[in-house]
Amino acid sequence: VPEEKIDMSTYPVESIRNFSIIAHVDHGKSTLADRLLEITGTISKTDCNKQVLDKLQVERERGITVKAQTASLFYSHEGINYLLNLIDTPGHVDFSYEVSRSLSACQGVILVVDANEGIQAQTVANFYLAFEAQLSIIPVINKIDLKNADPERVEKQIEKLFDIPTDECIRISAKQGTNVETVLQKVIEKIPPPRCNTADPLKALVFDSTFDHYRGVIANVALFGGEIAKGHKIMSAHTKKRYEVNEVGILTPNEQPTHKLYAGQVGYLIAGMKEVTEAQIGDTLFLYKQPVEPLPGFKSAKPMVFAGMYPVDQTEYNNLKSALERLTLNDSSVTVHRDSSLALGAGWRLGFLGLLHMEVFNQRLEQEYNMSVILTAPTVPYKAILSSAKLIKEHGKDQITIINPAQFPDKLSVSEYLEPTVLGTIVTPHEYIGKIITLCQDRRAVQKDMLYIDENRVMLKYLFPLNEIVVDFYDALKSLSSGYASFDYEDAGYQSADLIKMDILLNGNPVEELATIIHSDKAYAAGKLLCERLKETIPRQLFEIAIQAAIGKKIIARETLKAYRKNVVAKCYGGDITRRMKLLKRQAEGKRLMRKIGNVEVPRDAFIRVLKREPDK
Ligand SMILES: Nc1nc2c(ncn2[C@@H]2O[C@H](COP(=O)(O)OP(=O)(O)OP(=O)(O)O)[C@@H](O)[C@H]2O)c(=O)[nH]1
Repeated sequence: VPEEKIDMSTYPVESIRNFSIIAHVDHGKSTLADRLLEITGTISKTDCNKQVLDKLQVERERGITVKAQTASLFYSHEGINYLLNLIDTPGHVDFSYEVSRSLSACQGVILVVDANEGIQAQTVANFYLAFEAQLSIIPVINKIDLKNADPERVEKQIEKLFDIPTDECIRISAKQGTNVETVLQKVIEKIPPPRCNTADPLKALVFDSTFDHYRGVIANVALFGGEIAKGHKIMSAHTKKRYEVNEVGILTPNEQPTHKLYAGQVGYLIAGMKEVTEAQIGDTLFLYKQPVEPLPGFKSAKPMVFAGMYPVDQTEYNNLKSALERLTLNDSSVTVHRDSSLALGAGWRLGFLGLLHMEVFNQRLEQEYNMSVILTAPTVPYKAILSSAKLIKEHGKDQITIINPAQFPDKLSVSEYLEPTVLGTIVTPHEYIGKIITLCQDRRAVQKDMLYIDENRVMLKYLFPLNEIVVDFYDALKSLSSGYASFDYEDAGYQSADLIKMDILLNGNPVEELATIIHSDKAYAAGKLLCERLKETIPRQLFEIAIQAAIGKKIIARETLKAYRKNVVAKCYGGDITRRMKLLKRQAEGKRLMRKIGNVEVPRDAFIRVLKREPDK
């Protein structure tokens, strides 16, 4: 802890700007953020190019920003010292919830568009999030250093789609630093300071929170009024719990303690919150005995994809439980319900914003908490309108949500099944339109709009059943457009659908994690494909394995995995003793990643590989 704490009172509201950078994936948001940090001296040049705002290991590996991070920058311009709070936002479709959450603490955004790729699906989605929140928008065209950069074309697209005059766009190269200073000046000029007053009572919005093993919950706060310091007694509007503040400070982007935080400022607060539920995102904190009207808060994240999670070994249940609790504190958009299954034991049913979100979460469990888990096939939240009086009584209502295929009610007791839909936006060069339309029709989608955003670029809007896009739509779209088409989607309610439950059997034993709810038109093709892929994914064993897809008692597809030839097995066990020991050891290690279904051993990650159509990876 540095002795000299920054005196935040020297930054009155008029000198503060709170903003985010929004962009389509890879358009250069993190690079621009790093450059802004560098120009303002927040980080040294040597730290740059490491994308300091992307803190988590998985984010670095995948090159996507998952968790919004915040940094305060100090910048002097024309004799005035400014405090610029940069609130980072994640860039992937799965995380648009985090984007809108970050925006609530801002008065403006920098909208970054790649000079080469132009407007993409997420550019459109992110623009509207900012526009609806009535934020000032600073359009920036990045990567002008690239050989094929065509900033003029992109400026015209921005004018056509967003009604922003072409001369308002700032052409930059975040990589080389060209014109980045101009961006900072525009932030000061165009984005209004927050409208609030230090003389008012304390009103602090919790817009994010992280969990630290030693210090407990660290809440990121934006002050909409008043001031806060160590020793202040505060209360949560949501839980009505009382706390004493232990520490306040700013994020640079690491925590740097300050004496106080004042109205309009953004920083962190530690106040002895220990429980996951105490730092509710969207909550308002105020001084004890000085209650204020709470801020509107946030719509809670709506999970779009559900999957079961179970410890590979039931003795690991408690460890997994505490890892889940910690991780969900860092990612409150994951919902957790206890669940259990005959085959898999005690576990949970988790809700995620999308499949990438689910994978990232799983990867973090493995990397940060050293947990290995069984994940079931993802399912979207279906609904059923019940007709059976018995079931209606049992549930206390006639409409239920099904997030677990094991609980799929039989057709005889249901008057209608419903499936969730999304409105998808696709932006593509026009030569791929034909293939994309075919793909969309194949996914039961209905076209809603088609618009040329320039001579050779098209924006398409389709209404999709959600289950048709969660697993591999994005990959399919990317591959048939050589990577040029982009995609984003938003929730669009429910529609009636003819659904059935399909089971997968290995030598007659159902594989619980592969049971799926599926549209009846697609069952035969999907069953066949799943069996074929499983055949490629499951290693051969000492006996023959029947891989079957079934609807109820009816088998709709079958593949047979032949047994090992005897002499191959014999060969493995020949040789000297050390080699033999090595093989046995490797076998034991491999076993830990296997799961037994009846007498068949299946790699734990087989299902996700099967569903993602990459059996060889
Ligand atoms: N040539 C060139 N490359 C750039 C420029 N800005 C960013 N890049 C590169 O573009 C790629 C993506 O940049 P990022 O900053 O990671 O993009 P991002 O928008 O933060 O991506 P997400 O975090 O995934 O949303 C990286 O390889 C950068 O080096 C630029 O001005 N010129």
